[in-house]
Amino acid sequence: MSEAVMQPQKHQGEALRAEGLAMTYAEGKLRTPVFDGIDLSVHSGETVAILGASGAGKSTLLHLLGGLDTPTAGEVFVAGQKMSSLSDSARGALRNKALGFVYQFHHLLPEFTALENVMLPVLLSGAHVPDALKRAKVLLEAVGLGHRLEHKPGELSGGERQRAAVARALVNRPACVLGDEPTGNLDEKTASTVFELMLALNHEQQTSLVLVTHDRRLARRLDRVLELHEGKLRQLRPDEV
Ligand SMILES: Nc1ncnc2c1ncn2[C@@H]1O[C@H](COP(=O)(O)OP(=O)(O)OP(=O)(O)O)[C@@H](O)[C@H]1O
Repeated sequence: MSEAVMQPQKHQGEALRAEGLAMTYAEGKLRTPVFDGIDLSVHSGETVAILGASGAGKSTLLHLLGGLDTPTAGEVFVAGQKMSSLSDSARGALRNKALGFVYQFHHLLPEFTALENVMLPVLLSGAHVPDALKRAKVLLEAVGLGHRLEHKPGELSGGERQRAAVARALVNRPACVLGDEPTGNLDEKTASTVFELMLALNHEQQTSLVLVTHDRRLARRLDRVLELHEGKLRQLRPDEV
């Protein structure tokens, strides 16, 4: 186990932990081993970047951390709970409450307004409509979309859609946001605005962030930078980023 990557912080809570994580895709006779024996600990409020060449397994790792796929071996703990020990519905509920997801493409529901999209995770957590409404409005205002509450995704600009996705990811005050190239589809200036906003809101809420990115300039802004290379996760020194 790599001490550098685990970085135990006993005095602070742990948002996310992976132990001995392995993934091999198997389809028919085709087996694609991606990584084996990955350990990672992300403490509360910490921001971590994951770099790596195309095909290194970054999205695969993020999917496993988010409980969207099942590892071939190893365990993922989200807010202290072992994902594999939960039923499908309990895992879904934990994901909704404790994790936020932002992808390269916004994945907002096209039929719903920005406000409804951001309200949805709050409603799914069992909150009543007035509470969800209030919380979603606060978040949409925080991302600068207070004037676009009733717009559907198709009526928003690319940057606005990603800001709505950021609001949706943070609305339940999750322990950790998982971002897969969340600004990868935006022009440089818009990407920078969305990234800064995401970082500021994460800091404000003390939400951890695990960000997969190709952009070393963005990675440098985070607390730690890890690189996935040939199936291993290694922490980079500042002069290597
Ligand atoms: N469903 C699947 N079945 C088989 N192999 C897969 C599957 N999904 C991904 N792979 C393979 O696993 C490897 C890791 O893929 P992954 O998408 O995690 O890489 P990545 O580092 O996120 O790449 P990129 O930066 O290009 O998005 C790749 O070689 C890919 O071809």
